[in-house]
Amino acid sequence: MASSPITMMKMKLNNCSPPSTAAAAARFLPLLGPHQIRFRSSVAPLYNPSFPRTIITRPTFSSSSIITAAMANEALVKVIDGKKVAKDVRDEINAEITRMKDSIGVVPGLAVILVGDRKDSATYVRNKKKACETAGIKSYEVCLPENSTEEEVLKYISDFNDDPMVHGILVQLPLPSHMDEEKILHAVCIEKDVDGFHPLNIGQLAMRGREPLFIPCTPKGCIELLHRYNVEIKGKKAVVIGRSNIVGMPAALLLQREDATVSIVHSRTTNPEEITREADIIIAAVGKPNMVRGSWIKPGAVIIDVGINPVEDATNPRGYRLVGDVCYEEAIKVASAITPVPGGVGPMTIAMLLSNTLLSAKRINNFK
Ligand SMILES: NC(=O)C1=CN([C@@H]2O[C@H](COP(=O)(O)OP(=O)(O)OC[C@H]3O[C@@H](n4cnc5c(N)ncnc54)[C@H](OP(=O)(O)O)[C@@H]3O)[C@@H](O)[C@H]2O)C=CC1
Ligand SMILES: Nc1nc(=O)c2c([nH]1)NC[C@@H]1CN(c3ccc(C(=O)N[C@@H](CCC(=O)O)C(=O)O)cc3)C=[N+]21
Repeated sequence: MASSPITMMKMKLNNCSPPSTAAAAARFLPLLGPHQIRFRSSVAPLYNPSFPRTIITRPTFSSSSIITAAMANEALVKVIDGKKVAKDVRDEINAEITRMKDSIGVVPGLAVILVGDRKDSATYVRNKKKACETAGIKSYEVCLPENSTEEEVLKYISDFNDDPMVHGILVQLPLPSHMDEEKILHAVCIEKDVDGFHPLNIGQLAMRGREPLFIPCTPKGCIELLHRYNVEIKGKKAVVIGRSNIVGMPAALLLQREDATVSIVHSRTTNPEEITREADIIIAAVGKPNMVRGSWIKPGAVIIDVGINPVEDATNPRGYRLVGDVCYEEAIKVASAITPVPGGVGPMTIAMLLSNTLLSAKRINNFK
């Protein structure tokens, strides 16, 4: 059936994938413009890094070019390069691991437990293993069939809890539905909970004057990106969309710890667009492809898109491509900075897992 003009228009409006040319034009450009959020002149990043330097190249337009306001903003948007920052972080971790190995002979160890045969989980676990190898972390992997029992998983956790070579334990989520996720996450000893999912860790994250042993990797990665791109958080209005235990809720707690004023939008929020439009900083962690449209975004806002959603794409060899929760194509016309999907928060999650594993090995061995 031939598409009617209306259907075609709808298709166009909903095509929110990052257009490669726009993304390339936007990349590495300085943040200017009247609406942008102020960027800090100095930052306190986690790993004593050399900050990513922004290459300041102004776009050159011929005098005959017609530049609309939207196009001009698009050219000034900074794409937050999670892949590059994650690589910098991994290099810093690698140097620290070498220093620790050389001085006390300890190599950090990370154990990953995967239950079932979800393809996406298998991919993440493979990526984590690769990242561990390059960073100099020893990885221990257990893959159990979907029909394993809770007791089997608990037994592996207990063995890893007692193993002095293992400094971090990660149970890949989601677990099969017949398992009690809370019981299993609770079984990981808090000193090795590099995911930061243990209720005690979350409780400490929520309390003033307390410090959690580990900060959950994805929210920690989001904040690290804001720091390394000098985005001022203190005093800003932040909106987190999503309130899951592993992303939305800890992300909101972290932003609050950084002195932002935080609102949380969830599935029962009646006016999500209105609330989100107030925000200087948006963290979207929903799992709904392209949900956040351009009209939801205040001009100059900074957007961290956590969503990883596979959408069908026959032109892609995998048969699908990944898109975020934010309609990228529209957002780059309004925002001052944005993370792409892929290449934004995802690589940072893995880098922060390595960081937490190193932190754990240092703490257990009292290595400064
Ligand atoms: N980049 C990375 O490293 C990672 C990416 N992800 C991705 O992030 C996304 C979120 O993951 P996760 O937090 O685990 O997902 P969950 O499904 O656990 O949580 C989704 C949250 O979004 C809220 N929500 C659902 N629909 C709406 C809506 N229409 N409007 C507003 N809020 C809504 C839910 O609200 P309610 O609480 O009311 O149900 C819930 O709090 C996914 O795409 C996931 O793949 C996840 C982990 C790591
Ligand atoms: N215990 C536990 N801890 C987790 O941290 C955890 C989990 N379970 N279950 C699933 C989610 C999801 N998650 C991702 C990690 C990396 C990418 C990542 O590297 N993504 C790449 C793309 C990868 C691709 O192309 O498939 C990117 O965004 O550039 C994505 C998602 C961790 N999670």
